[in-house]
Amino acid sequence: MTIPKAELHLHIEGTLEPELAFHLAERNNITLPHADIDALHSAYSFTDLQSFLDLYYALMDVLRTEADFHDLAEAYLTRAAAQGVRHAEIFFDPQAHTSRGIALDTVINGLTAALDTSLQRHNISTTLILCFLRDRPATEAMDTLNAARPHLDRISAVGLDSAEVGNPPEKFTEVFAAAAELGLHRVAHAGEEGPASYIWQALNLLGAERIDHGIRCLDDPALVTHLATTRTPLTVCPFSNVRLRAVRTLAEHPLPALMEAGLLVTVNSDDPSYFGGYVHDNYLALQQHLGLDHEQLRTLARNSFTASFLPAQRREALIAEVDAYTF
Ligand code: HPA
Ligand SMILES: [Zn+2]
Repeated sequence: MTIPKAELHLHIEGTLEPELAFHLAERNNITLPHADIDALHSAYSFTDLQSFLDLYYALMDVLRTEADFHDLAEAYLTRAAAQGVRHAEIFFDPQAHTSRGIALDTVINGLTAALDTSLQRHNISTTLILCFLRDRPATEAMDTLNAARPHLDRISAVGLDSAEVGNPPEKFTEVFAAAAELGLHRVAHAGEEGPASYIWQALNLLGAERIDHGIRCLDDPALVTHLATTRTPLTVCPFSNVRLRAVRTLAEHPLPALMEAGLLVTVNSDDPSYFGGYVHDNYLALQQHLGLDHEQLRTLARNSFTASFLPAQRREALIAEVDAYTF
């Protein structure tokens, strides 16, 4: 059994494995531009965030029906259970689907059909985080939030993702304020490729309660101090950072520096199908390449529940399981 953990930075569309992509393409009578599974695998060589996003959005074309979104989420939950995940706060990108004519109801009904049985089938509690695409207009984000209103009982938070540089958080101040009014939590990708100033904006203008990635905070010592004293969590994704070349190698990953600075660091998989591993694979790689010991891994697992939006009772119960875990 692997150590219990929460996954807080996971794009459900980024769990689409090549095998499932081909299966869904066939089911929906779509011809993919890749000859076979191996050819698709070899397309998974990225130079930066945008080069990944191009393939990530293109491959989503195979997701058409409620059954497709159900099967996608069910496949993720099955893998996550084997990785020790006991709670998942799952990002989804409504605009990536509505912009190609897929109804929001189709997306949410399909995903929730899998999430509804997750606790019984996989022992994983779940919630959804609705992400706005930051490279699209702020007005479209507001329309997306309004369209999601009938589903807010299934959504715990809003997030902000897609191409970061040139799309600062300040663009989304109004829609995040509206989300706060609706009682939603707020998180945002910031400081993945973008500068530390974007992290300040996410905190001060969007009211972000967690920062997704956030590794560039190390460029600004005052920001590091602020994140540490406010116990603002970072959802760090080591495999993602290396594959998208934000960090050169795992051995050079700044995670130990972030932990030493007293930050509430969590480890996550981001888009595991594209980046070479699921969440526990990331933990194991930190052990292997950065020499993290068992107690450091336990701290990361504990942090994942501390940083979650779980109700206090389940959060505390899961933290007790982490503390009792024997490696
Ligand atoms: O790592 C990411 N960054 C920004 N947008 C994304 N959309 C999916 N994954 C990512
Ligand atoms: Zn991400």
